Amino acid sequence: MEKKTLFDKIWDAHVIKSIPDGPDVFFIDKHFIHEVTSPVAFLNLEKRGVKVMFPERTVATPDHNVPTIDQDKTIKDQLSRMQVEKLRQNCKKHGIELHDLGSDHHGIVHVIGPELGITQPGMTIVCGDSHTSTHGAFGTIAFGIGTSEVEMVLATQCIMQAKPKKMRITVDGELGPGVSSKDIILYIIAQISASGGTGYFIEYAGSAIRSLSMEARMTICNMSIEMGARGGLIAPDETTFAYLKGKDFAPKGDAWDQAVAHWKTLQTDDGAEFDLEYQYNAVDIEPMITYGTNPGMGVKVKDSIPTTDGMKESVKKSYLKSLEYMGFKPGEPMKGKKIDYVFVGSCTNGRIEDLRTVANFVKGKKKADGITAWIVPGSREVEKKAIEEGLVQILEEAGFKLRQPGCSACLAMNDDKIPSGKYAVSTSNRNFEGRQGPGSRTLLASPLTVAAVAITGEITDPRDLIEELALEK
Ligand SMILES: CC(C)[C@H](C(=O)O)[C@@H](O)C(=O)O
Ligand code: SF4
Repeated sequence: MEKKTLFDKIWDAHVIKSIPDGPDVFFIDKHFIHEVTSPVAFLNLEKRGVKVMFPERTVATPDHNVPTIDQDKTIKDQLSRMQVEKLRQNCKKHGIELHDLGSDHHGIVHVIGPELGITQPGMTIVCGDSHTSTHGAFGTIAFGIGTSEVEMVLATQCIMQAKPKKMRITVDGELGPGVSSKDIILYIIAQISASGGTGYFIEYAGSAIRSLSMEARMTICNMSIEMGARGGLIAPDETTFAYLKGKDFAPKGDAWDQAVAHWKTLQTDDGAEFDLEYQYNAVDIEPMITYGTNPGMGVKVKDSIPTTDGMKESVKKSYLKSLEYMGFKPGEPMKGKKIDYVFVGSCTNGRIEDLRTVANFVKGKKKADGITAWIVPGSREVEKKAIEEGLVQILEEAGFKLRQPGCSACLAMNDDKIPSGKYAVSTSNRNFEGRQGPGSRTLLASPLTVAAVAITGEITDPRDLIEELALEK
């Protein structure tokens, strides 16, 4: 029998028609929409007099533009207000479920999908948003699409897709203390570069990946896109089933048992072939941080910024330009650099486990004087749990400001912007020029590293503080 990868199995089950030498017509199980990339798609449907084919397969939430304070009031910014308003009108008109601002299930689209159990193994999922790859953590083929494809999916529940190449990244071994899944993915991107995954769909495998919680797996799949890949996925297992059991939209009773029996078949067959494979050892991975303007420019927190020794002239120019934007020089150590802001949030690391990590670390301590510390839960559910578990109180006592759910300073399409020239250590996924506000400087790191930076006010290896604290005891 033909050996298939997990990706092949899901892909093949969703191809409606193969066009010789062309793309496949590919069926989409779930379509998430948000306020930024859907308005034009709906407008075009209307112009063509076309209806949404399966409104029940579409789920909407406003997340990018929304303010993160006073969400019960009218949105002040005109463009944001109009986009959110349009989303409401479009959902109402076409019978699409909307998790609106202020409702119990509101949040970042890639946080609420899994948390409600809408995201399930074996599905195909798209959204007009590149970080749709997050849902791959459940063993789904999930990827971002453009606005014209959003229109296509609304109208037909299908898109035309050429099958990407397949890559497997295996990480074996046990992670050291203070090392998290964010460090794994920052490490991988630093190894293979921000374009190393271009043209591929990645399966993550190995004992280090298997040992991760669903939330940690989502962080990894989320950032697949930051190495140019179409998406990333992880085979479902007992951790996946336990996470989904009892969730609002997960199957119940007999349907649950049948679903799990099917989900268990969603594994790459032994001997199935990939176009490219990488293997890493968990013991080589340590807390990571970026120093440049793409997510591949990352080093271990304890290390220095790479020098230009041996660098090709063509590469050197853009490398130095990137460092200049950041106000850094080649060869400087990362540790000890002064930081102005910390941001805990986004679809990469704005889930409850991330807030728990930060709260545990800062408990009984105070943030450094020069630091502005923002915590933005990824969803209302995360916010609610954080309050119930007492995390919010701990964080506020440490001097953090809690804001309401949304994309917030991850991309500054809203009021949450890092001022020009200021440094932010952020749990989000992108560090491009101006990403967190015009002139802002972003350093990507794990929630634990961000917590350590909040306390010291400078770049800090969280393990140094853990050691210090252990000594004090
Ligand atoms: C606004 C949206 C289209 C964009 C994306 O596709 O990823 C955003 O979510 C981002 O993270 O940059
Ligand atoms: S949190 Fe950031 S990365 Fe995620 S969808 Fe929003 S803007 Fe994009």
